[in-house]
Amino acid sequence: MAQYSRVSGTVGLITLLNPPVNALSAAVRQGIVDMMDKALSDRKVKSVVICGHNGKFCGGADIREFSSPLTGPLLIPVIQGVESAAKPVVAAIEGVALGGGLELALGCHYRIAHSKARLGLPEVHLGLLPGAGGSQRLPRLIGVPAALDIITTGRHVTAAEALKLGLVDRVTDRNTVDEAVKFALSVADQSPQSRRISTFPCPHHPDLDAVFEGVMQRVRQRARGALAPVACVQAVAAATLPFAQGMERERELMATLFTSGQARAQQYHFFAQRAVGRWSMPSGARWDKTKPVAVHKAMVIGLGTMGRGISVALVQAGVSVVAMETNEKQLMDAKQAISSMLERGAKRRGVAPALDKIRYSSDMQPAADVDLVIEAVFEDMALKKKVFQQLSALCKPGTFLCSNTSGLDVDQLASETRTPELVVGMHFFAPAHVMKLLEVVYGSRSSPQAVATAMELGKQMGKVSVAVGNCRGFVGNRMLKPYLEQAFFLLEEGATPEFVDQVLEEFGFAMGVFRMSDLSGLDVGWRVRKADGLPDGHSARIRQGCRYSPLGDLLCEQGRFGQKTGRGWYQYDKPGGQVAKPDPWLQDFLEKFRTQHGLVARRIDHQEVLERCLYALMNEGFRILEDGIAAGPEDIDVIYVLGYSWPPHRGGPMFYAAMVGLKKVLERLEHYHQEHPDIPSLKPCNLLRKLVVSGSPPVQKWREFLQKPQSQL
Ligand SMILES: CC(C)(COP(=O)(O)OP(=O)(O)OC[C@H]1O[C@@H](n2cnc3c(N)ncnc32)[C@H](O)[C@@H]1OP(=O)(O)O)[C@@H](O)C(=O)NCCC(=O)NCCSC(=O)CC(=O)CCCCCCCCCCCCC(=O)O
Ligand SMILES: NC(=O)C1=CN([C@@H]2O[C@H](COP(=O)(O)OP(=O)(O)OC[C@H]3O[C@@H](n4cnc5c(N)ncnc54)[C@H](O)[C@@H]3O)[C@@H](O)[C@H]2O)C=CC1
Repeated sequence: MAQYSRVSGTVGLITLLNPPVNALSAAVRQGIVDMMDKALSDRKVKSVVICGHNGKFCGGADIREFSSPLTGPLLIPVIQGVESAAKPVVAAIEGVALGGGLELALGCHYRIAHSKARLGLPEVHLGLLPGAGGSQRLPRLIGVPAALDIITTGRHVTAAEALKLGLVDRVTDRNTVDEAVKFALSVADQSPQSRRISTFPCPHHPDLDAVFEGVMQRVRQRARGALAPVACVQAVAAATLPFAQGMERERELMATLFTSGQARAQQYHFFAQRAVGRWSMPSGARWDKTKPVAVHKAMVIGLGTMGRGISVALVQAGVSVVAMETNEKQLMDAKQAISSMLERGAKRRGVAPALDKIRYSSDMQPAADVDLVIEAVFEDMALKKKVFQQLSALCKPGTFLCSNTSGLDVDQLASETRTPELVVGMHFFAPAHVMKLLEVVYGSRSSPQAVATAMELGKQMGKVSVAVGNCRGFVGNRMLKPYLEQAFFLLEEGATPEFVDQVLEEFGFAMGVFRMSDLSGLDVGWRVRKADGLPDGHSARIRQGCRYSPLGDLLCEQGRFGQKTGRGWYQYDKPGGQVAKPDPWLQDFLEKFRTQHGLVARRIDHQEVLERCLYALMNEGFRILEDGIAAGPEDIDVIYVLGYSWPPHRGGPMFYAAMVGLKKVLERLEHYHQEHPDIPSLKPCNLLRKLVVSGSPPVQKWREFLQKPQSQL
């Protein structure tokens, strides 16, 4: 709803009231209509201010309403009503003006923003476009190039940038509503006619066609099949038409997006990201009952790929860091790399690099004086155990001990310490200062406070933290295993890395499985597999009674570790090169391999690649839910979208399974398992069967079929 009062004698003050972000629900839209009527019919009122309750202007349309039939007045006429008012209307923007919130502000005749306010049109992240006139008013106000940037990226703009762009008229450090009221008094006698953005012509640009063409090309490349970014460009292009025609085009494009599965997927992802913050543990401990401990000083051990990124992420979050490394050359290189990452990051954010927040050490001693340690040494259990023993002896009481292991047993590490309750996994994703995901792994003895502290520290670093149980590979890497396996089997059966990657990239992954493996390094998985014991000789294609593909191991034996060695599943122009080219050597190698093992290459189509790779991955997701390692499908989906480049417009693997239809997924898995009975990951999981028998409930209802999360080792 909205509240109304008259202030300073002649200013009608309308306050949007819908905590926590004053989203434009039906009641709020109706409130705006009613309160505008009140202000306009009150003869004492000469001008109007619209603000939001509790220091937040407006977070946009109420996204929860999108899943049911729209009620109440539509936002477009509400904003038109504000713009066409005969009395000047001023938006007092504090906190955020996002989506429909900014569109409402654009309907006002003036905009005053607090210096800390953020403005933006993030609809593209919800699979939509700014469909309440935003795609038409913004380019008229700030020009096509700037509007295209804001609308297609959905990024938030600071008040200072908004002022520069002409998006707001004034920025203040004082009480924004008071300033807006003063401003409203000063323009009370002026006609708002010349301030109605819908009447502005679209600003001239010398080469608009080239601008649209360039942006469209970029957007299509980045969209990975998402419809919204392309529709955003098309909508802004319509701003060059008369306003009414542009609005009609905006409506048409919005109507297509609004009912699309992509919009549903992206809106699901929005709420899923928030749902994972409400974690719980098998003991019943919960996010809202457990207070995290503030981390002021942390130590990072091992300054390779991950340790460097983790150190940067901590420093940028305001934490003092001791970065420790035993290898002298690595330490020197890390110092340089971390400094330049901090400098680049600071430059991007327009602040000074916090180089004084980090110091370096070649020994463990400084661990005695930190609140939390993150270990990031090689993925080697014996080595990690030794590090945890040392830490346990050195650290002051209460220090949290975390491991960045990709999938080793957190309980085993905890058992090396005197304080197993303070041990958790903090599994970052490379590059650790960029990727938004953090898996927080609780062991059987981790305390709720340790989990809460790691989750909160993740948030402080700008990550979405997901609490998961302890098992081999946790959630993300455990699901990756059957996905990779299927890709290898497909090569054995006749596919090429290029074809498999092309299918997965057309689906929307940023990189196909083989390009991704080349980037991460084939040796990483090889080491883990070797530690587990590799089959050899005649049994090379069988491991523990099941089908096994030794292709990855054979490549590593040839020194083909991927990009880093210039050869992997592809060839590169040099070690460290990034442009993947098909390698005739590999073709030859695959043919020889097939001959050696009596395999006959067959034609494999697009559908088989997608189904075998993705359904095997999803099937493991169901197992993870069944085992209670993830608390719900949202957790898995957030992990896959933020950590493994699953396309956001497909919601995540579990959401996608529901979209495809659980019955179909089950049938196809049954079919493939019949064809390949020696591949257990294709055997449909019981939970999937149970859900199908229960009528394939929507993903939001799956939790009702799950046990409590638990550790499984
Ligand atoms: C605002 C934030 C930046 C705040 O962040 P933070 O403080 O970190 O808090 P959060 O944890 O994120 O959020 C707190 C809490 O609030 C919930 N929430 C936040 N925003 C919204 C929202 N907009 N709606 C609902 N709920 C919201 C959030 O979920 C949390 O609650 P919890 O889940 O219970 O924990 C941050 O929250 C943020 O970024 N929010 C989203 C901002 C955003 O994306 N806004 C854009 C919304 S979409 C929009 O505005 C589009 C429009 O306005 C278009 C309207 C046009 C409608 C026209 C329909 C036409 C249909 C066409 C059919 C035509 C048919 C025909 O013609 O034929
Ligand atoms: N590389 C990746 O993409 C990811 C790796 N991880 C995990 O992070 C950990 C580290 O991986 P990377 O950074 O890739 O390895 P890396 O090989 O790049 O770096 C490891 C570093 O640890 C140092 N080190 C070894 N023993 C040490 C000790 N006792 N004390 C201090 N330093 C020591 C090494 O000298 C090396 O610099 C592993 O557990 C890995 O599984 C997790 C997520 C992603």
